[in-house]
Amino acid sequence: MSAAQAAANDTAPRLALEAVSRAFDGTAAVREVSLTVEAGEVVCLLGPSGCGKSTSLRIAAGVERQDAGRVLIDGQPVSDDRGHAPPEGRSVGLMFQDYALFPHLTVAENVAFGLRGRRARDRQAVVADYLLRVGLKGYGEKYPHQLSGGEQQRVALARALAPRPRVMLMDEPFSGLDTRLRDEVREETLSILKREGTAVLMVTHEPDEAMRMADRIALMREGRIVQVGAPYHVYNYPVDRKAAAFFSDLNIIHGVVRDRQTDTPFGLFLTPKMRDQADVEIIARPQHIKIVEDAGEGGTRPLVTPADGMPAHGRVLRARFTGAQSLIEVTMDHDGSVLKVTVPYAWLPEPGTPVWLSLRRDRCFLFPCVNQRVVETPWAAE
Ligand SMILES: Nc1ncnc2c1ncn2[C@@H]1O[C@H](COP(=O)(O)OP(=O)(O)OP(=O)(O)O)[C@@H](O)[C@H]1O
Repeated sequence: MSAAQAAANDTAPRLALEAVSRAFDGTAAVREVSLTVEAGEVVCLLGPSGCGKSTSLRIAAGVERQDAGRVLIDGQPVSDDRGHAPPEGRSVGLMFQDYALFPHLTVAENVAFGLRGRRARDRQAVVADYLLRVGLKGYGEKYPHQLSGGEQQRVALARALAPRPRVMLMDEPFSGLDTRLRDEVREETLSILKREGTAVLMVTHEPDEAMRMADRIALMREGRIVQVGAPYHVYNYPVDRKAAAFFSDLNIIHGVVRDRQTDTPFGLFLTPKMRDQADVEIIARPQHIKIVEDAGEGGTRPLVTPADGMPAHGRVLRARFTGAQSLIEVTMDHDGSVLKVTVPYAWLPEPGTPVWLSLRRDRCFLFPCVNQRVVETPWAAE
């Protein structure tokens, strides 16, 4: 390797996909996907079923070959139109749903699998070290069927990490575990990966999982990456309604632009960049709508403030307690639409209870109306 190449390696991302595309039978599965993952970083590819997440990951792994674009590890092409290194020639660790442990091999033999070619004594030392790191010291002679699901997952992690891969590629690695165990194994895995400083690209279709695990989330739709950013950023600054809808239920309030403003039952919104007469969607997540009971005659109506705009009146349709929060559905007086509100405590007002709702304006998203049509069930993610 030349000095210039070595210098490039120091600054290059651990993994880079450059304008990678792949079609199956003439149908595009991945379209010009570009993405980087740095050492010590966890990037989650998130998106609905069939959007091309797994295909992108398999291309990064070398299990699949792209039709166009390049894959680079440490700045060096491992797949482009001139050549294609197989997975074992890329220094990648794989944890895929279908990469189960070998049932006829012991735990130690499973972990040693990726260390073939090394001296037996080295291999034993590395296996013992990685079983210790994943909290399975003393499990080496057991067989996979003697372990719990979580323990098996940790063996799979040790097997993937033992060869010290530059990049770890994980496809829904926790999906086989039940919910409680999944949380535990996920946290453990994350702390081990962070300690190792591996670059991690992980596929998931669960927003919660991506929010918990990722340093950056790459949101995919129909083969493309539509948004990349820190979880906070992607959640709070979605590029469009579908991106917003991926993370929670949504409430959509419609308005029409007049004189650079949009008038709604919740007050005026400034919409300086939208053309006159344009239909606008004002989108609020359920936790970003404030709700107070209307105390009736003599009670006080919530104040109109710059932060919350104007309160609008409605009646409780139903309320449910879901553990960490209460979900209250409210039928609005002005148009009969139903808005969903959550509060982080137990509150179950009777159906028919009069309430005032106001929007946390700093948390609302404004977008031009999708296809210029009214959405009947705005919370249903399309
Ligand atoms: N080997 C293949 N042959 C034909 N079509 C394929 C193949 N692999 C993937 N596809 C198609 O490519 C598209 C993207 O699939 P991919 O598995 O990458 O999506 P995904 O986002 O990972 O979905 P899921 O979350 O359901 O696994 C889908 O329409 C899928 O049917």
